[in-house]
Amino acid sequence: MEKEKFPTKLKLVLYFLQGSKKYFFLSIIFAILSSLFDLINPKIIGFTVDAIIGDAPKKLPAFLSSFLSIDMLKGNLLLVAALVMLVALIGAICRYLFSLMNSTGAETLVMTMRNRLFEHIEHLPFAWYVKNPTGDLIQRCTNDVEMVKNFLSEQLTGMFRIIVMLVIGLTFMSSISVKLMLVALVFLPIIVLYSLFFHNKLAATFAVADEEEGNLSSIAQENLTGVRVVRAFGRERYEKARFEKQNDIYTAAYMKLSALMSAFRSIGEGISGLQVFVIVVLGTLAVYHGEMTPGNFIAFISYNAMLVWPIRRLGRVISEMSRAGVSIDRIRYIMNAQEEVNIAQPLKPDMHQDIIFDHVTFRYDEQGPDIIKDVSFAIEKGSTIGILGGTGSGKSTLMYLLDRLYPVTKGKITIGGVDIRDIDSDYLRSNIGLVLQEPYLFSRSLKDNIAIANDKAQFADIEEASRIASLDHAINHFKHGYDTFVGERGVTLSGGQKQRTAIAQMVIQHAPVMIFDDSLSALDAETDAKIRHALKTATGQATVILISHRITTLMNADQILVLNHGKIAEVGTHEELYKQNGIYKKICDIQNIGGRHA
Ligand SMILES: Nc1ncnc2c1ncn2[C@@H]1O[C@H](COP(=O)(O)OP(=O)(O)OP(=O)(O)O)[C@@H](O)[C@H]1O
Repeated sequence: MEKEKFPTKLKLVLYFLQGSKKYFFLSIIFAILSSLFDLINPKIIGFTVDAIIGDAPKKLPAFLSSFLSIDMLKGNLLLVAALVMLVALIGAICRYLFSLMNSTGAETLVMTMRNRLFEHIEHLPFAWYVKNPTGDLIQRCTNDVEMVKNFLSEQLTGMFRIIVMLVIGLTFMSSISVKLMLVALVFLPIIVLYSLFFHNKLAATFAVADEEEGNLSSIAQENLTGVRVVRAFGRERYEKARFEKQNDIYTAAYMKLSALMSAFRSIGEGISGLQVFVIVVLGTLAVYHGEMTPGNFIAFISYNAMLVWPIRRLGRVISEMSRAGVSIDRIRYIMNAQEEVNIAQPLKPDMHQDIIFDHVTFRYDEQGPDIIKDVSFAIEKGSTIGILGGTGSGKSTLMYLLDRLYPVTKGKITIGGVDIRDIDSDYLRSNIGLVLQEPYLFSRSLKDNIAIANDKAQFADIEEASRIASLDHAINHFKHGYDTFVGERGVTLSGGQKQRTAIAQMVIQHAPVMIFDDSLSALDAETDAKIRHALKTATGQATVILISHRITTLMNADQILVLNHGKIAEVGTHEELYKQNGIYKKICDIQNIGGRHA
């Protein structure tokens, strides 16, 4: 097994943190500073109550006593108020800087994550995409990325702040009264455990609600995209009932979530209230018995109130940590997938050469059956070969192998004597034009879609390619001509128009090898013949591979290969095969084709 690039979560997080580390570091510094300043004010207020307003014999800190005295402050209480305001202001500025650094860090992080994920996904082998459902990948690249970002920016930096608050807060509290600090401390684990328990419950309920929301939007999406089927089969009432049922389940899940949240908040308030109550009672008694000054009592209560929120938050951080851990693993799965690799010094040979399939055997899964079984044939450069075969006989698979979308299991494919494994994969693919049966068009203009395989294409080239693909007529009928926007998944085009757009894409590529994988199927026989004729004149030297169920598409090829269950059953020209009285002849008879060329 190949070594994983990111064996641990930490390694992946550090990889993504490149570029945003400095912002998070600064945000932690500002978080610490803001906590410090927040914690100074209760001290000042406590001191003021005891020494300045009251009569407790206390001294000013050394750095202040050089230019201030308690008597001076007694006459100018406003100075103390100004100090309190100043400290609060500095605290607020630190909090602002914390927040700014934190959000800058988070946005930089999420941008790096998306870019690196996308770049990695772009370089993964074709087989990987087939194995992994698109919806799941999108979920990983959006929701999981967001989850990790939120955890790192909101929870993790928050945790540093909480720890600082706890350490400094408890130190200050113990300097006032160790006994009372211990009483406050007893409640802390109770609050943390309680909040952890609830957050875990909340997370589980939230996951259910999330899933139900996904189910609900799937039903809505299916009905919107499949509206024609729903109408044609009169399924409206059934679909409405199905939606309502799912909506009930979804609403119930969210109601449960709200009930849980309300319970969490009120019980939390209850426990914190109880803690404050105990502290107030014990503190009052201590002041009454002269064990504590009123100023210290006020400071203590302020510290206690300040600590309750971070402690409750700690439970959330711990529970979110496990959820973020799951998300990091889901992203790690993608980042650990092996990218497609070329050999050390890949070759870029002339591609206008003979193509040879030499004892090629292939299976998709290691444990699965052989789909291509010991197939050998040669395609002379510049010739046209037709491949005929029943559904699932392996025609498309053969072409995927030639394009190196999958590696052959046994045997080899050579172009001009060079094994395709030794050829640079980008070079190989850019020299093999492949038109698929169901082409995929991007949500861009027709012009941009046609020019997709050739950045340097001029408008005249686009027009010429459209003419060869018999698309020009249709385009001229569109209001916006070549600027017509191809809607989501190309819905504004008919099946035949889409196929012709894909053919135009390939023509503009000027590839020395052209493959038409059942890509003339949505065209009527006349257009099919017209396009093939135009292609022949335009492409001249190119080697052409035609895959089709329609004999008329293939019959003029220099060589026809009949594939049956992954094996070559018959090879020859139309006349030769017709005479053989085999599978080819049978198909000709079904399609009412005679033994002569069209
Ligand atoms: N990604 C895959 N994983 C596993 N098996 C696959 C995969 N793709 C195709 N197959 C199987 O390989 C066999 C050949 O498929 P292929 O698409 O090459 O046939 P085809 O001759 O082009 O069929 P059609 O004329 O219907 O397009 C089929 O049995 C199919 O189920």
